[in-house]
Amino acid sequence: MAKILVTPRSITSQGHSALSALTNAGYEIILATPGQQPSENELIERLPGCVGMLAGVEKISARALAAATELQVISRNGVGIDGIDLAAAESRGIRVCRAEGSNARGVAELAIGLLLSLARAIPSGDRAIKSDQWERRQGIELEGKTLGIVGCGRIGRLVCEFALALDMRVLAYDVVPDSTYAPSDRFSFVSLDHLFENADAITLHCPASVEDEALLDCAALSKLKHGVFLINTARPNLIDIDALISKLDNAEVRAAAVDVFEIEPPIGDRLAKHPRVIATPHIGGFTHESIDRAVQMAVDNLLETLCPVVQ
Ligand SMILES: NC(=O)C1=CN([C@@H]2O[C@H](COP(=O)(O)OP(=O)(O)OC[C@H]3O[C@@H](n4cnc5c(N)ncnc54)[C@H](O)[C@@H]3O)[C@@H](O)[C@H]2O)C=CC1
Ligand SMILES: O=C(O)C(=O)COP(=O)(O)O
Repeated sequence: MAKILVTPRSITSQGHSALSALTNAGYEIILATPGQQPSENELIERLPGCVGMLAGVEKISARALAAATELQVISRNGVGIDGIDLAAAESRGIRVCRAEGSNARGVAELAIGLLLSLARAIPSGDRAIKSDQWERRQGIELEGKTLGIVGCGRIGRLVCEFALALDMRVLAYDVVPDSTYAPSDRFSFVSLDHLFENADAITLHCPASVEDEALLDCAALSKLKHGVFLINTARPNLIDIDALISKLDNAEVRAAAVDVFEIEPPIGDRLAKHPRVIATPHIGGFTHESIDRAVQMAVDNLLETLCPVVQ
């Protein structure tokens, strides 16, 4: 029976309703160790004999792909494909597809939740009360403040709508700005430098760059407004983490919220533990609704590429 490896850490049993379409089409589901990202060794062990892979955010290296001699398609149950060695996949004729837009609402709602949490110091207020402290940190209101959105795609546009509904101004930067997108006279596409210099809060919604240079390196972080808020629900390597920590130490960056880490879980991670940082465990797309949409789309994409074994 042709096999499909299912690795997303959000799928902890074969009982997910969308997966039954794979068994109904005649495929055997091989479930990787539940709840975590599979290692390269686990992929090398499980990929041989698989024609398809329903993949999460794990690294899929050229070495793992070399073991996947029958693999025809890697279907992401999400958006980011920065973990996949795309050149190796292409050279082996393996198609890579994404569940585009499936988790945009989940991430956009989290980004706005984090923005409000930063502006009103909600997590630290809760922590203080739980340890019998009465710590009233004076917050700021978002009305009239400027949100900088880097990457104005599916997630960035939803964040933009929410920010406009909060009466914010929005400056957006995108490598391919869509000139037809003009949701309000409080919105404009600008250069990256203009965004860096003028935003009161910045939220990242672009893919990780293929080159290793961080988008927010030390020089870029030095251009930001003093006391800016920074939100990263995109990918960790978009920011030079050491440079960010020193900007947080001297409050040049007033506070940051981070959902994504180089190593997950980020045990002992200096950024996650920083007192000016709100850290969440990569939950941007981890809602019931987003996961259902993402798995359904990923299964549909898989079956579209592979011919069903049984009709
Ligand atoms: N925390 C989480 O759970 C999740 C995180 N993500 C991350 O969010 C990213 C964005 O997702 P979507 O909005 O769905 O993708 P999308 O493909 O709809 O939009 C990405 C946008 O970024 C633009 N872009 C590409 N490179 C850029 C750069 N260097 N600078 C500025 N803009 C650039 C593209 O032109 C596009 O408009 C994903 O690549 C992924 O890394 C996505 C889903 C869940
Ligand atoms: O879709 C993406 O790019 C994500 O980062 C989602 O990650 P997850 O599949 O929830 O572990």
